[in-house]
Amino acid sequence: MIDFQSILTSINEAVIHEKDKGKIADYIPELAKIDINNFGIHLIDSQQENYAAGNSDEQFSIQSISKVLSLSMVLGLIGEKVWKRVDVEPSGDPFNHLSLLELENGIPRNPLINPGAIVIADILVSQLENPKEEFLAFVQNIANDYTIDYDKEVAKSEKRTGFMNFAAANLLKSYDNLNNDVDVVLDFYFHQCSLSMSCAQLTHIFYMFMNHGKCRRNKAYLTLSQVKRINAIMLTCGFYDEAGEFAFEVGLPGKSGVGGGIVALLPNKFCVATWSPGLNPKGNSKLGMLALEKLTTQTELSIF
Ligand SMILES: NC(=O)CC[C@H](N)C(=O)O
Repeated sequence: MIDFQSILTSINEAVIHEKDKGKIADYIPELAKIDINNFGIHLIDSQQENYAAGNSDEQFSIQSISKVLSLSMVLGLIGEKVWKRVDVEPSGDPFNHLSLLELENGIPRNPLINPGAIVIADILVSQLENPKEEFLAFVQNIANDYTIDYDKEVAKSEKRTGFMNFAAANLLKSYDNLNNDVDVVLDFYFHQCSLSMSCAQLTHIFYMFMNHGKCRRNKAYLTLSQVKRINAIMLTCGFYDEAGEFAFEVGLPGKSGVGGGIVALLPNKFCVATWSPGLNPKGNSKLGMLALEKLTTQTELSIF
């Protein structure tokens, strides 16, 4: 039996003493207010035992981690048709780059970079009567936690400074790959990214990706084939131009966000989330990556 609790406790001890904690994302002004010294880690295993260390119950902005959840909702609503509008190849580019979008005629490389997630947001806006309310309810239901909410200040803050996302949405529109108004789609997208969660709450949602699409109450949200595909996309595209490095160092499917969160999982075994707001130059949490590398090294568990 692996003693997850002592491993998490020792990882916490080791990483909080690191001098270089990375740099907080300040292009969304509201995120720049967070204390860089935060670190939390939470793990849930297949038996639903929970282990934690550090500030694992403090909420933060999940940002791009939400892209996995919007993709999951879209797959449930329109199924495989989604792949006509967005591809499944790693981009090898930063999350907000637009050059490939132009080269590839408005079909984003994958749903986990910004242009791809904006297409997914457009589909939700088309499919749902009250997109923000229904998406939030979808997330709350998976978690069985009705306290989860958007952080309206973060959404507003990003709306004021999200020039690259406005550029992406306009480019998509010019290629006929955005059906709704740019402002409406981005309002939804900025809210989706502003979801606030703790490491514990994140693992309680992402539990379903390690449990054949079924949440902690055993309700199925995704088919086996959909979970397989989403995990494959997380592995190949979950860390933008650092997906290779994450597979190399950590060896798990996962997803990061510029709020400093990372969630990762080993099918049938565990789901883990870390939070440390300092980012490395590729936009992934510096201490989060280090902590997860230590976890898979010390437990000798990875998909490889
Ligand atoms: N990598 C991220 O977490 C980016 C999400 C952020 N909302 C953006 O669109 O820029």
